[in-house]
Amino acid sequence: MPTVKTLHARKRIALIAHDHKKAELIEWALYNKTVLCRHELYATGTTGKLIEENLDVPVRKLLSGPLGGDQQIGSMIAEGKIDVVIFFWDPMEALPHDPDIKALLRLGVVWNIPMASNRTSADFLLTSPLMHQEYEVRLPDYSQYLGRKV
Ligand SMILES: O=C(CO)COP(=O)(O)O
Repeated sequence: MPTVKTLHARKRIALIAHDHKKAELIEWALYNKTVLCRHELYATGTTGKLIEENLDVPVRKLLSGPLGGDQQIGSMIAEGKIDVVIFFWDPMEALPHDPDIKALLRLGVVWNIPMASNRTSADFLLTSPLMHQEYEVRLPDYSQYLGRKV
């Protein structure tokens, strides 16, 4: 039986950008400031600092990505504490914390999280009426994985 999780109208949004994508995320966030302000914002360390400085909005900042920020967001996803992920990751550069990035993206899929990885998908996500209303997320049945022998 799939489990259902309720997302409230005020979403908990994680904002993350790799260094070469930070300017683009800030520009996008500035353009969408009014809408973003209606939600609760979380971010990895440096991205969060830049958003706070440029948008003058409160952001709950986690550790910087390479120091564990991606892992923290991933664990918040697993605990049902993040509803939406906007992650402008860099497809052109290898990063030392690549396993952490992959883990975060994987958990987003596991927990059926709406995720945007570029400006267009972020536009589509943010302009969805579902962003501003209650929504029931259906989770697959993972009971077969509980206590699985290895
Ligand atoms: O590296 C990141 C995500 O993988 C982002 O971390 P910062 O926001 O601290 O730069």
